[in-house]
Amino acid sequence: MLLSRGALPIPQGPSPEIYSAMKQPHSLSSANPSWSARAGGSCVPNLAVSGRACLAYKQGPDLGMLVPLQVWKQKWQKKGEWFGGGGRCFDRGSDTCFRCGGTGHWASECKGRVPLPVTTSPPAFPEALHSTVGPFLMACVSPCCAETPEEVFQALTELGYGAFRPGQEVAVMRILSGLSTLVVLSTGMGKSLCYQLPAYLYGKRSKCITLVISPLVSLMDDQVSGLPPHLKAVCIHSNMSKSQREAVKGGKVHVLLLSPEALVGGGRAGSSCLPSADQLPPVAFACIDEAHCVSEWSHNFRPCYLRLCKVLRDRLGVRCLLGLTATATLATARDVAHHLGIQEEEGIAVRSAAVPPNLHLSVSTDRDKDQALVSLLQGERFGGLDSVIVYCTRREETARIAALIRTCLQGSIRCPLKWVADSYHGGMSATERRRVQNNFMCGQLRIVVATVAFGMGLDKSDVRGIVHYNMPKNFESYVQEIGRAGRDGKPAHCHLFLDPEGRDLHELGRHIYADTVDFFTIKKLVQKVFPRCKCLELHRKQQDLRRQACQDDGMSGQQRVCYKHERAIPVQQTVESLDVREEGIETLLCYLELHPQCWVELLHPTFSSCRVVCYGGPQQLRATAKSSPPVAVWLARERLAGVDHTHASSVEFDVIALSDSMGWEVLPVKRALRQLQWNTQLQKGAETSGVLVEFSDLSFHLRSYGDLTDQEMDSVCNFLHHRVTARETTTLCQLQACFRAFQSVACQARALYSEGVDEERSSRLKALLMDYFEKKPALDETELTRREEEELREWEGQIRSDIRNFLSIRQDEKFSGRAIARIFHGIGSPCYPAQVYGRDRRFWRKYIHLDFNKIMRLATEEIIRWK
Ligand SMILES: Nc1ncnc2c1ncn2[C@@H]1O[C@H](COP(=O)(O)OP(=O)(O)OP(=O)(O)O)[C@@H](O)[C@H]1O
Repeated sequence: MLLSRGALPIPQGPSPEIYSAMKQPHSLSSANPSWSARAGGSCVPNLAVSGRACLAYKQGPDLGMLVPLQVWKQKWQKKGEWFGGGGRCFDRGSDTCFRCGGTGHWASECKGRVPLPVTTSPPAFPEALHSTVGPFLMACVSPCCAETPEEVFQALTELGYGAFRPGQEVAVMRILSGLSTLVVLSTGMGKSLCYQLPAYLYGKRSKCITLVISPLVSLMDDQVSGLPPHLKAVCIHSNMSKSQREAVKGGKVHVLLLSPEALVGGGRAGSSCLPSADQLPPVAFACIDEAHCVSEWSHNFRPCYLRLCKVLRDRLGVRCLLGLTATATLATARDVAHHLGIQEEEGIAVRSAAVPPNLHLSVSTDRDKDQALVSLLQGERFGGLDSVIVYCTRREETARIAALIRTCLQGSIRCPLKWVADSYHGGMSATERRRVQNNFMCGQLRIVVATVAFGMGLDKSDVRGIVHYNMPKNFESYVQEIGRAGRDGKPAHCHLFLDPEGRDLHELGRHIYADTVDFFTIKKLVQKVFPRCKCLELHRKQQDLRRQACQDDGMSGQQRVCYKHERAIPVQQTVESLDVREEGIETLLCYLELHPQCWVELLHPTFSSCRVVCYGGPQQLRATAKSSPPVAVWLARERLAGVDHTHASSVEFDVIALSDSMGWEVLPVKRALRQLQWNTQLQKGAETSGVLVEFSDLSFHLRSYGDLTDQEMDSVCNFLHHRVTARETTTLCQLQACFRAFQSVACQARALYSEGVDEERSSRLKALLMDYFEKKPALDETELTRREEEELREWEGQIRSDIRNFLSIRQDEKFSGRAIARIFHGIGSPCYPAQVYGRDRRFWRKYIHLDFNKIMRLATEEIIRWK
């Protein structure tokens, strides 16, 4: 069942938010739980809320906005009024009590007709309040619940904790009040409790479920087993047992963990194992872990995340969203807050300093990094540390460096050699990875040399050191990675090796260019997404007829007449024809969906090609057509188009396009086609049907207009191109800024290893990080371009000659400027894989230090000349 807000009538009385909360069984937490529970006759009962934790809020009809009590408290204080724990009941913009019309009394003294909206045991509500104060609601706090209710603290104890850590209480209470919340807290500060406790309380009170969307599919089982014993949780995956499914449907679990792909259904991983919305118990709220991914400006952008909030709202009717992240700049946090539906006046609910104070940071520039690393690990500062993670960018390096450490640190510690250092990366088998992780967790392995794949979801509080062998791709990644040390609050050390020649910079730049899409490619995609339909033509004909029959109806020719068509764009074919990765295409489609004009509507990926084989020959195909309208329609159209299928015994067609053109829903059409296999009447005298129906070609599935004008098509292309280039420029500037900042605090290595940490430089780096996260960074694009221009001028002749050389060697193949630029940068792509093109070392990665776009321009010019 789709719960679309658009489908609901816009109410006159309560604000749309509250109205939809009352109407929709899955939106229990769209407003205060008590309200929705009572209004909808559903089952999440009231939880008392606290003034201290800034929970109560005002809901305005005009904006449907939520304003925390504290904001109002400040406003009242400005007016010389006291407002807060005492609990008064005021009407909007005046000192008048909305319950009785009086002024200046306590809520408990009020003799008004309308009961207080929020109390520990609420009276009948909100019908009475609605009828009295109409669309305007304001929650007040009664004296008895000025503090966080005892019930919440008791639940905290039941989960095994004595007290809240900073930020947790506010976040928990906001969620219990149904307020969407973003929590930005450093790693290890206890973000998980912000969803665990409300999920536990909601689940304890009634049959409902909390969704937790986590990107770490491989660690989900660990996450489930690491939850407090009172909290029942399961994670969604393909081999989920029947009893687990039943438990989810029956509301017997508090928490359901799933990946964004499992929810949104993006890509191949998007097998939707999630029971449909009408089979799920009411969703109390949804928690999005690593919420920075929701923002396209984040460092760790995943297309499925972009659509997450929309899908949660539209498909599951969830209104209360909790975002958890350890790293988000102010700009990213604002963007995420916007996605979560948090109003700007509320600010970011919980936000902590970027770098915990117990971490000591240092950076050095070393010509011989291997030697420097060994010296560091043997030196005074790191020599005595028990658990250390060394981060490298490339997988191949992890094994080499782990071996180097094992060899060089031989004899300096007493335990057997294999426990000194080991490598870890995403390419290793699951068993191997688990072995390394377990050894590290139980303290038997001292050093793990890993890619960033190691450490996500790792709950080891006594990691004492983090070493970056390569520069991280940006400050967010750096903070996330160093945040894995010293989670117990005791001192921990972090060191970064900065390549003096900026080689890391080039290596990381490659990853940015890997996702670059040029204008021409975008245009090809846009043409696939918005193929012309006949709606406009038919509409015009109709208008002409009408005009002839009577007068002009005055409708402008510019009006949109197409209501969007259902289309399928085969994934593999599109990846090959555009030479862009599946995720890249998915991202562009997401941009189109999130555009204010909602150019497309994305649906679950689907198999679009249907093949019907009749073993009984052409005669049987004709019989099949008689009992299957889609097959009949397709054959008839083929005949009209001049294609003869009289002697064919099988047909293959695009079932999505066919259903759309017939005005039928795809699902029943597919079901009916599948049923042909069991229709024994199709083969006389036989027990089987003799018909085989197969679906293939996994496709992006969407609804899009077919009547865009040429100008509109151009503006869609421009919009996409602008988004892609803006993202590329921002990421490149961030990378440069990151390099410069590290460079500014870097020191000569030697002194550092023997004398320990330089506190002054450590504080300077922390200040730079703080600035980055708290302020809008000034990204100097011009500086970047000027330097690159100069460098390129020096190399231009050489590059042109190499391009010509490359083209002459590979005369039989076709290349675009972008394909050549990728090869010269050492970036593999679907059509030009690294395994093939990386073998020719004369060209592969040769110009990694020069600007990608400029090489692309030179290559395009040379290709034109070559022709
Ligand atoms: N209020 C609390 N009192 C004591 N310990 C707590 C409290 N809250 C959380 N913890 C503990 O702190 C540790 C870190 O918590 P958690 O994993 O939730 O951190 P996190 O912020 O989610 O970290 P990460 O970003 O790495 O996922 C856990 O061992 C948890 O049990």
